Amino acid sequence: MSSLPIINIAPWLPQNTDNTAREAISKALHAACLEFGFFYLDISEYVDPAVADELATLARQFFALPQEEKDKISLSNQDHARGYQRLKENVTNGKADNHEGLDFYRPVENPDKSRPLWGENQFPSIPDFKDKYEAWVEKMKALGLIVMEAMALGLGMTPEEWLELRSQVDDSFWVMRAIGYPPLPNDSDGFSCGAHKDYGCLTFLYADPTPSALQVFLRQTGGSVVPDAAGLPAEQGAEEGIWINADPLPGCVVCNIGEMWEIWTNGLYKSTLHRVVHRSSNYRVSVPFFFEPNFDARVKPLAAANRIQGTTGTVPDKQPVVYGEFLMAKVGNNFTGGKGRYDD
Ligand SMILES: N=C(N)NCCCC[C@H](N)C(=O)O
Ligand SMILES: O=C(O)CCC(=O)C(=O)O
Ligand SMILES: [Fe+2]
Repeated sequence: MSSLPIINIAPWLPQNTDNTAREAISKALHAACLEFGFFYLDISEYVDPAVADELATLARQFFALPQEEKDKISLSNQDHARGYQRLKENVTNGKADNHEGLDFYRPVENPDKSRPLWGENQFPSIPDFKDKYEAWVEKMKALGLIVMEAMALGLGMTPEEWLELRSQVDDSFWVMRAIGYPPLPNDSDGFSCGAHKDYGCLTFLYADPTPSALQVFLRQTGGSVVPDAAGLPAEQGAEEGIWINADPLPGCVVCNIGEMWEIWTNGLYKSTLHRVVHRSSNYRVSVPFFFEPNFDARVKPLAAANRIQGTTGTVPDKQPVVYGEFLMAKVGNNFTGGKGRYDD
């Protein structure tokens, strides 16, 4: 059970040009971002669901390999961001996450593995893996721009304002992950992935059908207070709410907005906390794609958001950030032995 809205992106696909239908979708996106920061995006007219299933199957094949095979493409060979991460090598809120993962980032022109985030991607030598993942990246990058444009209209941006926003995301420093989740041990008080917000613009999550794993925090008075066992920073912990499951729906990806949208909208849209608690007996696989701003994008509150909030100055302006710098600080804290790995 989940009350998250389902939004079909079909009217915004290039072959469809019905402006009334587009406006309705933009309105729905605006409402979903105001209320939840999370929604299901029906992409069944955009990609064949079998293609996403294949990615999960390939990830499952990789995670089933012997440990020493997987370690051959360890992130420690590269820039400590691109590559394979062992079970519990990821850290959230200072606690080891009960998952293993494989991360790919937008390739860079002059790779230098001694420079944070600036190394090269490492692909498993499983037939088709690289081709299928690269094809998905192209599809999701294009989807990112489509959804961003639809959201711009939902925020009441003018065409000129959209072009300016577009110039901040048209060379996305995207991240593609494959995540493998063994069941949490019964006696574990840990998380498969601890509570966090995503960093950038839009996450498109494809996950295998395992229910009751991904949970989304809905702000609600009378609910429990975060932090619970998550040990969240106090500024995130002041809110009451409930955790609801966001189980996969056929033909849909789970979509959520990252922290850059919080800055662009000056807090009007909240990037929502979510976590993974996987206690069923199967090995779960998920494949999130993170559509992010350009590495050098300077992200600051948009005029359109201030028009909605009123320019009374009652809401303090969020501080602008350069996305790449923001990302670097986050990734530097994501791995064991990594506190401030990238600081110096
Ligand atoms: N690019 C993204 N969003 N990656 C997933 C982040 C998972 C949480 C992370 N360990 C943290 O502590 O932030
Ligand atoms: O595996 C999932 O369902 C969610 C993973 C996630 O939140 C993330 O990688 O940022
Ligand atoms: Fe996430």
